[in-house]
Amino acid sequence: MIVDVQHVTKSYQGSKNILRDVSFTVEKGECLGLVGESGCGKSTLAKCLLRMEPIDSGSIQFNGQAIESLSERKLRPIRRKMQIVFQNPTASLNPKLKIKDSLLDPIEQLKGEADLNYFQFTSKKDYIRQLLEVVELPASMADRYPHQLSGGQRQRVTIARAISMEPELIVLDEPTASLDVISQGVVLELLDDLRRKLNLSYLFISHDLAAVHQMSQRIMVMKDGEVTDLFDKEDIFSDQRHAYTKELISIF
Ligand SMILES: Nc1ncnc2c1ncn2[C@@H]1O[C@H](COP(=O)(O)OP(=O)(O)OP(=O)(O)O)[C@@H](O)[C@H]1O
Repeated sequence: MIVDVQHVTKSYQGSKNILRDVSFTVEKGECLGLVGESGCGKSTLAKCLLRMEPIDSGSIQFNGQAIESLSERKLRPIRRKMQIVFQNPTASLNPKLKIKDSLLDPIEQLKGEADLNYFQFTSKKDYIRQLLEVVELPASMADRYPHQLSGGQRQRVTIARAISMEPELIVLDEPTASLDVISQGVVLELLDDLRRKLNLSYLFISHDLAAVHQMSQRIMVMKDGEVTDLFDKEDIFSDQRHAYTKELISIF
């Protein structure tokens, strides 16, 4: 088990509870899909998981270590192991930086503390070539700026950057929502491939139940800040599904 979330409650200042007694796990190498209507708390959950937002009560363990009250200093090595890929790759990349500089940013911030196994390289150039190769982009992209890439290519760059520190968990928050249907399929296949190759764990958030079904081994459904259903993907059409899950399936 890589992530263990137990009884998490979260509200924003002055708001009602956005997350209500949320519990689930993410297993090593697994993609856990997360679906639910707009505003049900999916992104809030992602932010709490990555300690970008504090929680009110409950616990979140990453590799057996409780992270909800760790100091920033103790959290640092853990942060490196958890990455997030957002919906909009244009907003995630600095327009003034060449692709190679965006890709080097995480490792340079660590100032030699990176502990990499999969990527073995002798120079920055070699590292960038490998990062681009793993997301199936030509090495020539390194010297381009984000605006000189297509949306799908830009999202591959943000994925390359997310895996550059060899994380164990990646939260994918609607990673293909801004892409056309063909690029969506290609990027999802790439992500699935990377999960197997690097033994990554994903929390894959999407409105697209078909994409979640394609990518995930288990699926979690949220409604109004609560987990209403959590099941193996083979059981999606089982009679035991929650009425709300059935409703989501019926509109697909
Ligand atoms: N920083 C914030 N301060 C106050 N309220 C917030 C904040 N961020 C989110 N919310 C509220 O929390 C609720 C859940 O939002 P969240 O973004 O987690 O939902 P979501 O399920 O990810 O939605 P979507 O699918 O539309 O992205 C919403 O009612 C939203 O208005």
